[in-house]
Amino acid sequence: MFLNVNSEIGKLKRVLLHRPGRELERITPQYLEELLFDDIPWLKRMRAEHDAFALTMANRGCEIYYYENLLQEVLEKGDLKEKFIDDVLKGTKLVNPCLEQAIREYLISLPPQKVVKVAIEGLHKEDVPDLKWEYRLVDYVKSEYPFYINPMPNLYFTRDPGAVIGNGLVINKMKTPARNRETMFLYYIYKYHPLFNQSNIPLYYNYTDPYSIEGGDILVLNERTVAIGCSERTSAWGIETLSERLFQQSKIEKVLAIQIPFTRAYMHLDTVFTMLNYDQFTIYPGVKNNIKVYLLTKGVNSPKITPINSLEEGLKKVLKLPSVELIESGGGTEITAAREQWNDSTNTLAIGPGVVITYDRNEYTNETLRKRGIEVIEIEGSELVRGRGGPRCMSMPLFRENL
Ligand SMILES: NC(=O)NCCC[C@H](N)C(=O)O
Repeated sequence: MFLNVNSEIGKLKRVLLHRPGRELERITPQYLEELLFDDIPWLKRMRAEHDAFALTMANRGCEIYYYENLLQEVLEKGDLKEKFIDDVLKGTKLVNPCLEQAIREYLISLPPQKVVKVAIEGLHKEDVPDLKWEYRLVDYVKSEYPFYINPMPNLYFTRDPGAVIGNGLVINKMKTPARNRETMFLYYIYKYHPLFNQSNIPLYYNYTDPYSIEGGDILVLNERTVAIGCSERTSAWGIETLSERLFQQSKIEKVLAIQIPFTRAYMHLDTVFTMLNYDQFTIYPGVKNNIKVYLLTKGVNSPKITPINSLEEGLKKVLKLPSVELIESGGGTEITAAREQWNDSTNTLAIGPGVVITYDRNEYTNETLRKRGIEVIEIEGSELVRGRGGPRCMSMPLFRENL
């Protein structure tokens, strides 16, 4: 089996990453919001930080896969380059078909490796100053927009476009257009890369589905249970649709829907809540009293929905534990907790039971976790954090050892 994820905390053996590239250098203050960024990272240091993150996992016995390499391998084999180019172009804002055709021809002239680079880094008008096409009114009116193809600065948050549940895959429908191409990439890898397409992997959700759902909201609690955040990004219908399919097609019997406030600072469940150990979790105290929990189980025509009194009660129930420990991030002060949450203190990545990777900047939270017996491996993230995501957001586990 190439994919196997039956928990949040089993020893991490395979992970999908993306090493930040030139796409990050294409963010300018004007387009921050559209590209879902709050600041502009310094790429050189960001890459060094990301390499150190990858090395931390590799040193603990985890194989690292990169989006860019897998996609290149897909395009190098088979006859997929033109189809891929068409799919990239479908998601752009190009409205003049003559311009689209000129760009299509330009991309077709490139080797597969370069096509993948352009698909990730975007196509800036300055990249192709000699491009010629028949100008229409729209080209004059929209002339100030700098990109023919937008860059994908969020690709290094590999958690969000997909999730492995058991031996199957979920390819998400992203909430915003800024991240749609990421899921298309994952679909190509799933459908055409030999590591994926030779083992009959079930696909429980696809990016062509209508309701948004993002991977930062999906937590595999155990072999039979998934927690899904209902958030700014993940819709109630998305949760219900995925739950129904999981009940029918996988070993999953319970979905714990966890509703968090719909705001930018906590765009996904994993920005405020992650699993650390068999019975230990970390939570941002600022949302603790603002969470609603529902248990979804198999129903007659649609999932049965049971409201649950508290997160703690829900976790105990689905994990069949007498007690669970919810460790508050931020070391006990409101201001520290809020500051560190903004810098992803709660976005821990477990690489084994009770062993997590976190950013070193979140000193109070890290200290608290250590006091509760967690092994905390710190990485630097001064540049990585500027995209609003931490170690969990930056990783898509493909294979974890079963507990
Ligand atoms: N799981 C996560 O919380 N991912 C972080 C995504 C950050 C990215 N800039 C976004 O807004 O989508």
